[in-house]
Amino acid sequence: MARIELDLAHAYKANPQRDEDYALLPLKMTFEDGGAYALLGPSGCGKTTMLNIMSGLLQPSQGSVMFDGRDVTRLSPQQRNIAQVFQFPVIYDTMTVAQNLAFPLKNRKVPAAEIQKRVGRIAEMLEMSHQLDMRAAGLSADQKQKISLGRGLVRSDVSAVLFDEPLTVIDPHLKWQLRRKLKQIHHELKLTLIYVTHDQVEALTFADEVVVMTRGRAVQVGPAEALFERPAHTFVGHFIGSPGMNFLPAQHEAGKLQVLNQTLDVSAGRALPAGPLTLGIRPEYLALSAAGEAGTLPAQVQRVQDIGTYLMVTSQIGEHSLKSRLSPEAAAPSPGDTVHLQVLGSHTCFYQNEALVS
Ligand SMILES: Nc1ncnc2c1ncn2[C@@H]1O[C@H](COP(=O)(O)OP(=O)(O)OP(=O)(O)O)[C@@H](O)[C@H]1O
Repeated sequence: MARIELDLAHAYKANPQRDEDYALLPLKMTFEDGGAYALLGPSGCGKTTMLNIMSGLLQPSQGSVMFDGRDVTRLSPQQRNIAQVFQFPVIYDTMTVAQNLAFPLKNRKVPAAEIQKRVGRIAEMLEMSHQLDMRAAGLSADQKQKISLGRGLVRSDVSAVLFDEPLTVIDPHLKWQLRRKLKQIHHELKLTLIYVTHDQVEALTFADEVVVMTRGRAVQVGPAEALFERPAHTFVGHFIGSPGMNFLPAQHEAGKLQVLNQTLDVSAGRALPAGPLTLGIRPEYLALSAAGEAGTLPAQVQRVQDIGTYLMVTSQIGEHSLKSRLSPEAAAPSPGDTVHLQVLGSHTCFYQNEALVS
């Protein structure tokens, strides 16, 4: 296992000039030995580029990749000792499940007794023990991808195991099980795992630390709770959550916060910079309050949806639409009602130029 340090940038085109020319803008990042990480972001944000640079499938156009302090920038995936699992199964159809799982170990000349032990353990973890003697050709796409996962995890001596959207072909129910399984396997085997996905649920359930990416930048690295409670960048607030954070433009001067033509007192002890700000509050914390309370803004209810485990209330202030997630036991307003939205509170975040400032 290795501690992986990146200090690099990557452009696929020669002579990059503008930010848009880079698939990865200059970044410094460390993946700790034995950690479970996810690279999360929308299509085209640079996740696969970062993963391929770590594995050695791609060389960065600038900078370096270090494994345990050793410069591996110019080394191949084999020399880096990396295992990689792709979106689609990479297995040998003519071999049995056991032979497929054993293959990466045989290649490394691991003794037969050790191979048998390790294959048995991985098959047990992935609940494939009863299929060990079956030919891979006869198995479903789900089962074949499980073999691919097993091949990625079977060696104990790898620097890291990299997964590129490995559950895409998996049936939704099994997907949920496999995500939990991977997490469990991580706890048992203590491998360094790095997992690329555009699905926040997948990232947040699998990883201890999630790297949120947008437009070639890693805008926050943190555990699920930090991404939810204190998004460091408006993109994280918007991308994480269901639905994402509500945002309102605001202006602060000497303790007075101007929000959509209303003036609110900013509570003592909350240090805010002067000037234009963006106020961010998650639907889970946007309570409906009695009229006239401090830190509230009047709004018109547009829609009330019963989602089963919660109520989703959509309200409008001027041209801004805001969502509140209420408990199903809460007194539900009706469309057309005027409500008072508690926009100021301990969970409210403030942003300047997209970055969290308070
Ligand atoms: N081989 C390539 N040549 C030129 N540009 C590329 C190449 N591969 C990726 N890109 C560009 O680099 C940027 C980042 O792509 P990358 O595949 O890393 O993103 P991603 O987040 O993994 O997206 P996806 O989930 O769609 O794979 C995109 O603008 C993409 O078009």
